[in-house]
Amino acid sequence: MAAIQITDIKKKYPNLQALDGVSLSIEQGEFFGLLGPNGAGKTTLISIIAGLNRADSGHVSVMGHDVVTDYRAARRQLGVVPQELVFDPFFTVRETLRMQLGYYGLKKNDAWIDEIMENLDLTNKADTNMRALSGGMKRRVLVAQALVHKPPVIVLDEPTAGVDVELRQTLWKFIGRLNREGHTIVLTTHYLEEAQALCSRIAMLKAGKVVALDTTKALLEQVAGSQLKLRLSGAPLPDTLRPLQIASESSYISLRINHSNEIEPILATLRLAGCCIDDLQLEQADLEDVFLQIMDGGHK
Ligand SMILES: Nc1ncnc2c1ncn2[C@@H]1O[C@H](COP(=O)(O)OP(=O)(O)OP(=O)(O)O)[C@@H](O)[C@H]1O
Repeated sequence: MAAIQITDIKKKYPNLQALDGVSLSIEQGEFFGLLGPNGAGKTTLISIIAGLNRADSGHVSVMGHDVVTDYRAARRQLGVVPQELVFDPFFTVRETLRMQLGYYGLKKNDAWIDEIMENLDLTNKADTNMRALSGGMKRRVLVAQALVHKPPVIVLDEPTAGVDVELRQTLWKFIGRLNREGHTIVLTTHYLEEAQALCSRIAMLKAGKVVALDTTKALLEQVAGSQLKLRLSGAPLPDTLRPLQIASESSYISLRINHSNEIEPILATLRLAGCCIDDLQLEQADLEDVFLQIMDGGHK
């Protein structure tokens, strides 16, 4: 059974086809990335998964429960950290978390609430009113709220947008632990470095369609090679190497290489031409290169 099964979802807003036939199967225990530019449809898809928005057609199930016909059971399996900071300002952090448990009809579990607060560095804010928290602290509470009923599937919609380095690290450490313990994690983020480091598999959405779906490793392999950046003196870049040149920025020349065994012949050619290498850097292609290639590509 998939953690989240999405089958041919379509959603149209008055003037826009926000989702245009999205199908995805997210397996249990995966750390899955849902990426795409602004307006690609990520939040719309998440709100359909969470039962907050209705698709025009298609089906979504969470741990085997249809999000429409079996809404309550599906919702119990899911913890969603929304993008927007929405709270009741009159409750403290602890009260907010206790109420969330009540919402799922679950008994008070202060030990688990304490553990979540501890892991998100919220312990000393437990009795502070929500309205008195900073934006970053409110975001921690949103994460805590999503976890309070111990859902097997956790969906985070841009959880690190505008938060400081410390919270990112705290958050990823905790989410990483939950993933190792078997929770399925689905993440949307515009920080591609984060997605590359954390996600084992990635789907890219563009204009409501899935335009890439593969393991992070396979996506990285599909982008052509790496860049060899050189700062030269003594002689200009020999003509035979010019076809490899992709850019020069200030004093550096960048050459595209597909395999590390191409480096030595390049260095030999430079030596023969009388070039001195003042500096040399090798930059691996990263998820940002893949993302830009796919988004600029012929997908409509
Ligand atoms: N309630 C709505 N009514 C009309 N259009 C909407 C509504 N909600 C979203 N849209 C539009 O649907 C498209 C998809 O929006 P969505 O928020 O799902 O994208 P996203 O991929 O999450 O973007 P971002 O990265 O900016 O959060 C956008 O063009 C958005 O303007």
